[in-house]
Amino acid sequence: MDPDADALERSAEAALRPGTLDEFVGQRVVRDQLDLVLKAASARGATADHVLLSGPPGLGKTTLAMIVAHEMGATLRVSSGPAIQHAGDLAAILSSLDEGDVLFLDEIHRLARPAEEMLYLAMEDFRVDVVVGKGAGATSIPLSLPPFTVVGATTRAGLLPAPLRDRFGFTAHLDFYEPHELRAILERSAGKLGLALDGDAAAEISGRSRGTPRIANRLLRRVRDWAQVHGSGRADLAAARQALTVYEVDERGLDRLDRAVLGALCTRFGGGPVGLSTLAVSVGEESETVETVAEPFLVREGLMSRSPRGRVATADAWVHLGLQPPADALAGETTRRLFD
Ligand SMILES: Nc1ncnc2c1ncn2[C@@H]1O[C@H](COP(=O)(O)OP(=O)(O)OP(=O)(O)O)[C@@H](O)[C@H]1O
Repeated sequence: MDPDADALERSAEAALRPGTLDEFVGQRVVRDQLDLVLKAASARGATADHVLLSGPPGLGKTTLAMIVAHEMGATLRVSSGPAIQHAGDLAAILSSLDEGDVLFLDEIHRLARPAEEMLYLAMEDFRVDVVVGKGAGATSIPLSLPPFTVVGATTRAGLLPAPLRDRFGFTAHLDFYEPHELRAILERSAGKLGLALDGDAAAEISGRSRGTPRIANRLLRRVRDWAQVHGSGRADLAAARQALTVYEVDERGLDRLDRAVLGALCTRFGGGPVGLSTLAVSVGEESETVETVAEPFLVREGLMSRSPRGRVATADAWVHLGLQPPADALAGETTRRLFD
């Protein structure tokens, strides 16, 4: 996405973000647990424990970080793994924190190793060792920090080294949302946008949103565009269907990238198994994008499976693409169903 379009998309998203835990729809277990962590810390007059949130993009990790700061009456400071290239960058952020601040570190699995090590110490002892000078004359000056809360977010919890993971007092994994939860999110968003949204249109959009609030809200805005330009301004079922066809989101919620991945898997690699990087190159995408954006959804939809030798298209994937599944895909499916 070009930077201007990206900024516009982000500001449209920000307008729809829930501001409190009560407004946050779904993820009931995580919400209840986090509520307890925050209320207990407030009752003790302490800063909250460090929080680690993992899960696919667009499920609400940034939103929850903002909510943690809001519920604690704290200032939110935002940075990310890729933005912190050197330990010095992190030292500058940490040494400017005030007591009780919430430091949101997005993509925390992408922190450079020296910064990661500095973060362990800061999270555990509220201290950083600032190294002054170079070589034999270098000295390390300990600098104590006021208590603060780190909220780390990652799409790939498995990449976090255990010592860093262990520093988080509360860890939670966000899962894809159920259709009725997405409908509730869409209804709330439509209210905020001043858009009349019919129940069957909300159901249609939620069914194509891949279990992801960010996608649901994005599709809702596209349906609003269609309704304003071609329809009556009301987001009814016809507007939803027409708009989603224009934006190439099919009835199961697969978008162009998903179909490209499945298409390559079936037509170029005979249904697999094929390695992630080969598959990603064949659709002109980064491996990480295929792995964190397309794959979790395709696996969850039963369209792709992962084997030790690589990614495999299920018989359902062939059928979805309008192709004849090969005999071994059908046999694999029968075996899988027998053992499921
Ligand atoms: N539980 C929810 N209830 C209502 N809206 C939600 C919820 N979760 C997410 N959203 C909406 O989805 C959008 C995306 O959420 P958010 O930016 O928090 O996702 P994320 O997990 O941080 O994604 P990324 O990893 O890509 O940064 C937000 O603008 C928000 O409006």
